[in-house]
Amino acid sequence: MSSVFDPKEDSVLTGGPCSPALQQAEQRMMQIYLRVRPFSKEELDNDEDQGCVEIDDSQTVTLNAPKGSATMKSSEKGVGPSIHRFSFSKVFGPRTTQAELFEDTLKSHVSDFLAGRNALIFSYGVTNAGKTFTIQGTTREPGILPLALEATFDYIRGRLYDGMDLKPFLRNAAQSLDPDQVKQERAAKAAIFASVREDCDHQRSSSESQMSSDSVLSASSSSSHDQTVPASSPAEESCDLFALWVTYFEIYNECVYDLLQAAKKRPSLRVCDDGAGNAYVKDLRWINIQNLSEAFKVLQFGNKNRSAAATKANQSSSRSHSIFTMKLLKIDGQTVKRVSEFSLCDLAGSERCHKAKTFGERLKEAGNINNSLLILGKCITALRSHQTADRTKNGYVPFRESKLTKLFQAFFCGRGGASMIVNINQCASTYDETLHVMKFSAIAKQVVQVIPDKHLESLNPSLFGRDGKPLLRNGLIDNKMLESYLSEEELLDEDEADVSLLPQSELLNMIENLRTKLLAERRRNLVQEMEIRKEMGDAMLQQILESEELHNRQIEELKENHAEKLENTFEMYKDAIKEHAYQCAMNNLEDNYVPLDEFTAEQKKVESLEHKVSELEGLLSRSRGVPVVPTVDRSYQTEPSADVKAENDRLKRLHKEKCVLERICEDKQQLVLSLEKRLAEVNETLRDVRDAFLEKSAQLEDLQKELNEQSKSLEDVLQQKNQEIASLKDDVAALSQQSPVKCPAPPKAKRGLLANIKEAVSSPRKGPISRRKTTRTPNK
Ligand SMILES: Nc1ncnc2c1ncn2[C@@H]1O[C@H](COP(=O)(O)OP(=O)(O)OP(=O)(O)O)[C@@H](O)[C@H]1O
Repeated sequence: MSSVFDPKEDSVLTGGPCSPALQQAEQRMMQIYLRVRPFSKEELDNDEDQGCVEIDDSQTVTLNAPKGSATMKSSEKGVGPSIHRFSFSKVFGPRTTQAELFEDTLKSHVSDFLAGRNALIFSYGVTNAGKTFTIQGTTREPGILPLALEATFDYIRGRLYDGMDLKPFLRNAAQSLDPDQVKQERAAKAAIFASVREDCDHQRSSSESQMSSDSVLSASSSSSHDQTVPASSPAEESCDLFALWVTYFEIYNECVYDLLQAAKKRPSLRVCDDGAGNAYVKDLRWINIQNLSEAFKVLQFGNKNRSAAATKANQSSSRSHSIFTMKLLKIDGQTVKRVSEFSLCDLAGSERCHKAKTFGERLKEAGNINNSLLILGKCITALRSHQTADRTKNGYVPFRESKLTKLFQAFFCGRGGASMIVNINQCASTYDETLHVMKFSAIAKQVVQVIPDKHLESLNPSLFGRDGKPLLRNGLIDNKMLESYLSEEELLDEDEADVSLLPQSELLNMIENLRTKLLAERRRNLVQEMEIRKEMGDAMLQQILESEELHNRQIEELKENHAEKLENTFEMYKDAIKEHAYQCAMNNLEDNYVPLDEFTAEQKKVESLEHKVSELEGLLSRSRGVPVVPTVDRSYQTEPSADVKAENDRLKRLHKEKCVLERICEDKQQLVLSLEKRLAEVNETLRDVRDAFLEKSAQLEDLQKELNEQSKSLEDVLQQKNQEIASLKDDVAALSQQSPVKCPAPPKAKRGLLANIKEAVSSPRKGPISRRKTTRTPNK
């Protein structure tokens, strides 16, 4: 079965009713290019080449579902075709060079951009399909972005406006900067370049994929694409100058981040409306570029900040949508005559979670990526159905449901030409996702873009002050006037107009209308959100079921494999045992083998010898007078002989003895074990006692030391006291010699004290009893 998606067959798409104004405008289908990337070596090794992608001609490609793909399974159940054919504006095969791609896809857009029209190029495809390679390329093969920059500088060479005082403003206006603001611009630019220089110093000779400005510069200047730039008009050559400003930002997890912000934690930026229906990113950093080298440095700086992570499918997968925008200001003196914009968007890879092995943070990213791509798809489908005769569906295009589509809206609504480069790989394992991408692009191809045949001057935002005067002079926003008429919030907030001049009744009406609209909008959003959630839930459930089925199948296969292996091993062992038994039997047979005739001859010999023995025994007994015992044919004897019996008895006895000995041995062993245990316990106790002893002796030593010190100090005190007493004695003796008569009798208490002292000196160890005796002496 096969199906064909060819917009040419759909007659409605080529035209359709349109207003007279639009009839003057250029109507064209959105250009959709297909690029098929070559297989990598690993993919060829992994048998990914199964002829899934066939390029029929320069515009058509056929996809053949490989075995095992969901498409093939559905086709086998009769649900859908297994072959799909798609047509594109142009198909580029695996051997297409970057320069060739640029020539055939971007040439016209660059010309438009230089001539003052806006352009948007975006790359779309599954992860690892070659989107980043197409947009950015490598140092040896620069992509369409470096080539577009080169073409732009070729065009404006020699006509660069070197002042930095005219800068893009809002979506498509310009503003004049004062000297302080110019200084700030220069400082921001210098900071970026300094950072890039540092990086270059660190990675002077790093891998090819890292884009260094110098190497890209040399590569792009050596790339052999034709001169793409349009010849300048004579008027432009005479006096017009050009200023080129660039910006680089990413949309990651539905947040906009400036890739040219040097800060480590970049703030999320707001998407606002410029008052003329154009969405733009507020507070985005614009850098004025004077040459190609500077442009590459900015690109390099931004790439360093871009969110990338390794998924199972791609080692450095871009996890965000990145948008590089150039704005060209055409300047005459100090007047900006026009502003044109050229954006290149590298979309994050669409992917299925289980295939890309995404979990946690990566799963959230995948959800956001898939959601914004889903909304992009919805917008394109809605645009397409709005443009066809299918008017049963409402005309609502959900641009505002994702940041990406909000920013793209202007292009889809005719404010510039948009083209999509669809990137695919040819791998069998990603066939189903690739098919999804192709179906999406088939719808996108049918979108008609209506591009007004007007110059951009007339598309500038219509900003008017309260007095009705325009805020634009010579294409420039007059900042002072702007400040006096509108507050920043009024100017920047989405969907807000200047209503302050309206009478109160109208304002109330307006509020009521807005309330109704808001409620309706909320209801519709809720329904849409539920639809999206349901879609995503269904998709996830489907994925879970698929993976469960796959796992079950794998488990079954594993079980079968193991059972088979087990059976084989079992059989192998059985054979080996049989073989071994047979060998043993054969060996025994060989050892014990006696030929039959030899055996019978031997038996006969034995019989004759036995016969002889019995005859001799008969003779012997007869000669002794003992009655002859009739000979017994031993060959028929069944009773065991006496020797055998004795031997058996001996064996039994020995066995009994052995048993007894074994029992004794066991008992002894038990005893030894218990003794060993006791010994261990005793050792343990001994160790404890020894430790305790050591501790006690240490304490004893300390006490001894303390005692020694105390007795020493006591001796010192005693000695001191003795000396004092001796000197006191001397004093007493001297006094008694000097006046033996006059000297009054010492009071009783003093005599007692002296006697005490004397007693203490004469017998210091006698203690209180001896002291009591001495105290009594004076009373006698
Ligand atoms: N035309 C091509 N020729 C040679 N190699 C290519 C081509 N296109 C892509 N490649 C290589 O394929 C790999 C994947 O490409 P790339 O990183 O551009 O994929 P992607 O679609 O941007 O993936 P993601 O969405 O995950 O970022 C890279 O190693 C790249 O060099």
